[in-house]
Amino acid sequence: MLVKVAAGIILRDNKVFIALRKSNQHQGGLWEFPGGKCESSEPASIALFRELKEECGISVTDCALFEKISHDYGDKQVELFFYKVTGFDGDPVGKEGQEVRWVAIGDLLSYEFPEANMSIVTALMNA
Ligand SMILES: Nc1nc2c([nH]c(=O)n2[C@@H]2O[C@H](COP(=O)(O)OP(=O)(O)OP(=O)(O)O)[C@@H](O)[C@H]2O)c(=O)[nH]1
Ligand SMILES: [Mg+2]
Repeated sequence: MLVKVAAGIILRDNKVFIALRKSNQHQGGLWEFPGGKCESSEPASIALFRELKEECGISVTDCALFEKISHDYGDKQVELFFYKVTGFDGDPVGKEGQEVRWVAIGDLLSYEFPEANMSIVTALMNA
């Protein structure tokens, strides 16, 4: 099963907004950059806007593709489009009851992310 996913690295004042995946979700209990699956033939950028509105209540006004990562979890193959989100209207919250946090980029390694995120976390810290 191959799924295309759009995720937003929401940035403000050198901090990034992360969310905790619920225990019943794939890769549950790990932190993530909010986002979700693209609907059939939906471009990743459109999925990003839709998911960040649904999950965090923000309207993206400025974003750029940061990296595209393909990863095989064994039970699931994902193609992740990570976007840097530097402009948005509204204040992000956990609209689906998920735990959320603004964390300093330098502190990202204190949080456990899914394996597919490792190179992204490293790249952000070294940027
Ligand atoms: N949103 C998000 N998903 C990620 C990240 N890293 C990563 O491996 N994934 C994987 O990408 C897939 C995307 O899933 P999702 O669960 O957010 O999708 P969704 O919001 O449409 O979910 P739903 O099916 O629960 O409604 C999951 O298999 C998840 O494990 C990440 O940083 N953010
Ligand atoms: Mg999601």
